Amino acid sequence: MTNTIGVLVMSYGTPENMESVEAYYTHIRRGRPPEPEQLKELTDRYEAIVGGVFPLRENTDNQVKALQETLNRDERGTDVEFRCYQGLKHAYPFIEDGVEQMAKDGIQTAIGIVLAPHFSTMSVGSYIKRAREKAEEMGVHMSFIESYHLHPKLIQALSTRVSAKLDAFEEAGAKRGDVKVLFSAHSLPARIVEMGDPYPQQLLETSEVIASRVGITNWQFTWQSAGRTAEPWLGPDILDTLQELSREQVEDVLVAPIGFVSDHLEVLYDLDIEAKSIAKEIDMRLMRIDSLNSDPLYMETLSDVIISRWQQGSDE
Ligand SMILES: CC1=C(CCC(=O)O)c2cc3nc(cc4[nH]c(cc5[nH]c(cc1n2)c(C)c5CCC(=O)O)c(CCC(=O)O)c4C)C(CCC(=O)O)=C3C
Ligand SMILES: [Fe+2]
Repeated sequence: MTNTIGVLVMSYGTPENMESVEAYYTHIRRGRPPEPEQLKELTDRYEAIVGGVFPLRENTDNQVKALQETLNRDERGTDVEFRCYQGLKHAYPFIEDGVEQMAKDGIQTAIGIVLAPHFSTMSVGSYIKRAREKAEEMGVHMSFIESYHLHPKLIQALSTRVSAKLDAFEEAGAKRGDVKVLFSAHSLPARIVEMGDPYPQQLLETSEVIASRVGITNWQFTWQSAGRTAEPWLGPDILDTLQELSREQVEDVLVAPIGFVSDHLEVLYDLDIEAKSIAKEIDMRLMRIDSLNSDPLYMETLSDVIISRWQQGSDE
């Protein structure tokens, strides 16, 4: 008999349409509805990225489908079948819905993974906490992948993208070594540092390994997309970094948003619209690497870590 293993694929989540932006934002704000001007600001950002299309949802659906196919191809010859379920932090189906669906389908053993390679207690940690609580309630035996930021296939996929865009700079007349490579990720409240959170260190590790693999020394790490709250967030922010680089006469900048795995608001708005308009003002040539989306190497990264976790579990 085939043994079905559940895979809970967790991610931030995006609204389904323009009408659900308010409910989504309210959920992010822990139930406090946004002020009208805050809501307008977020709605405008969504409108700006090609007229009300919500790319993250479609991209995430495709990633989950591709992951399920990759898992069932890669586990070769065993009598196990992997079945993927989505669990979103701020939209339907919520993390709890995904776990509940697994239980309803009779799944007893499951592995949870987040579509973000780096661990922070405030991001991945909170997804895992919610899934674990629901799994305990439903009697599903679950284990979790916390990070996979140095997986060789992930590094390969990202390095190839950096290299390809450096080629594009060269074709456009720039000298390869003159291009400043900016690795970036979503900022978090600065207090995570005192909490000993591994997030900043893991991001630096990914950056260093890619830089050494591609053979670049002209790079730095910067944060992006900080929240609009009163407390301090990790910096420097990419918009300030661009201004600083301009003062240093840097003309060519390649952004590699290594903390994100697909095209969504932070990439399509914060980088492609906001950062690019600043770059234009200061006469800087700015490009960004393509997002991973359903790149087979990314799917294999996820599949590899899930299958090894499952093998460890079945040896116990
Ligand atoms: C670490 C991290 C990641 C990366 C890891 C991961 O992927 O998990 C991430 C990804 C994403 N964040 C997203 C969207 C938003 N995040 C917000 C607000 C916040 N993000 C935070 C953290 C993160 N966020 C935090 C601490 C806040 C403050 C409120 C809170 O404590 O939660 C807000 C509110 C308005 C604003 O502040 O801009 C929005 C709209 C979307 C989907 C976009 C789309 O729909 O395409 C994605 C992929
Ligand atoms: Fe966010």
